[in-house]
Amino acid sequence: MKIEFTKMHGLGNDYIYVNTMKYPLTNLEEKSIAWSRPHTGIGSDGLVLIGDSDKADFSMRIFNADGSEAKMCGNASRCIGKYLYEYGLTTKTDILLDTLSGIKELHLQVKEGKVESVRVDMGIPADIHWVDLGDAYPFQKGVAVSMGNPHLVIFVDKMEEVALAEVGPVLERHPLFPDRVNVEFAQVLDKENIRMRVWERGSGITQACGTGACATAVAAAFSGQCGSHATICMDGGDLTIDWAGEGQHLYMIGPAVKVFDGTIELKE
Ligand SMILES: N[C@@H](CCC[C@H](N)C(=O)O)C(=O)O
Repeated sequence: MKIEFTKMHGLGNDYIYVNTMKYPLTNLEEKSIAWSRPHTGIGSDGLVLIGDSDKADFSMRIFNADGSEAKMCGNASRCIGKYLYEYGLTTKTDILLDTLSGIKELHLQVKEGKVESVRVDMGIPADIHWVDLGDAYPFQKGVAVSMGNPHLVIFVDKMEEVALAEVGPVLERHPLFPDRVNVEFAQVLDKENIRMRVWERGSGITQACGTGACATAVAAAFSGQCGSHATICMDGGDLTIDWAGEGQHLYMIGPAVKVFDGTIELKE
């Protein structure tokens, strides 16, 4: 059987998207691992499933490249908005998306039939607190933030001094985070601009992380370094974040891009 998929990216954070209303899939962990591999698979940061929902307009499930399932993905939520609209699954520009971390509201900005950017109500950031990582670790302090999935934001003075590929996997498995954690290194450039690089749980270094950008803006505001509006500058590009403070909803705005459509043969 042949499965149709679409490769999409949000600022270089690339996933394989499958409409499971048309192609119900099984063995999802296995598929995410095999299809994400760059040389022998399609190559991606993971697999995203678009489905129906009895609580919202549509649903999203996200699997990292190591097969682990996450509860939320910021970049994929924007890409799903584009997919749904441009493949004619909806004519709505306000879409409710059911995720494992609750229902998120997408607002599509459409120009000449194409979705140019998507604003996502990412819900209320939770569990924001300083963490002491301990002397045995290359960085001693960070801010933990839940955006539905777990994040650890570490502020640094010079991004170029962070050996991300070395410290990322060590911090991802810090004992304070039994479910592992996404690790963001953040350099505050000024009150509204933050440079950020990410080591994603289950996928490693990626070009951008939507929930990671949200967590970074939250950690910067929480620690008094930024205000309610921030641009997060990642390797793959910029995301705009608006957050009025604790207990408030956070909004993320950014692009979504289709790379190509393809088919893959199922061997099971
Ligand atoms: N790239 C994503 C987050 C994907 C899931 C993450 N690696 C996790 O395991 O929590 C984003 O754009 O938010």
